[in-house]
Amino acid sequence: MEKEPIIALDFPSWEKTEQFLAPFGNEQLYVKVGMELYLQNGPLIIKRLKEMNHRVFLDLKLHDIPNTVKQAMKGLAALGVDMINVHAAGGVEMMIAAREGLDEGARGGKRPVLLAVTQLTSTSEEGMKADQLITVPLHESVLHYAKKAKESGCDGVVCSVLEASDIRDACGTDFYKVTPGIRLKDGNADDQQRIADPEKAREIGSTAIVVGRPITKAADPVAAYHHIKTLWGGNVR
Ligand SMILES: O=C(O)c1cc(=O)[nH]c(=O)n1[C@@H]1O[C@H](COP(=O)(O)O)[C@@H](O)[C@H]1O
Repeated sequence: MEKEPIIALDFPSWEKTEQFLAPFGNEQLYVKVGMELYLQNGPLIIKRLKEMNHRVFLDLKLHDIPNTVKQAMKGLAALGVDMINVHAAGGVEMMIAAREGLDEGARGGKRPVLLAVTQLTSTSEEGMKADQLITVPLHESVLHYAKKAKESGCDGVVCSVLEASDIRDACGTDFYKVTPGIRLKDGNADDQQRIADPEKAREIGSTAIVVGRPITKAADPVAAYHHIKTLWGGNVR
């Protein structure tokens, strides 16, 4: 289990990211770089975050033909990121190719943890049915993707807290369940559909929580981070 909540650095530039990180001083963080920030000048941003000794989850949710994903992963593994993801909907062959690319690109014997995104936490059951024509319950779709991810050599999945315990039962305790869609009890859901608070994530056995706006948009982001870290259980582990 990761003691640090993973902070989603959803910012439009390195300058804004630096401004956000400055009040944390020398505290070692686990941060997530997604497409908003990475698509500006990504490799440089990863380099800077690693120089600051932060752990980095590179969230690009790759979804393409197997060879393209394999070659992309080979290059991304060489950046030295700690965790990375693909969309499980890309299929078993694509996930196997992603793993091969990471194995080939890893530097110093350290391969990034590979996750597969199941159903986005912004997806509701009705939305999934209407947009993807998937007619099984959402829970079943998430579980199916988790089993396929495991079979393909992924280390775990991105899912909501609501599915994490069934995934643990089906795929084992060591299989990562990284859960975004985290909101405080009095928080605004924003565009998220399947949400839970940090205590619930701890009780249910998430491996890590990903938190963006409840920290980045807070009046005092450092205080919000430490509050969420405490609720998540960082003090008692
Ligand atoms: O892969 C992800 O990180 C991810 C998957 C998912 O299903 N839902 C999800 O919200 N995310 C990411 O997690 C972060 C959540 O941010 P907030 O909703 O602001 O807490 C965003 O950066 C999303 O891109």
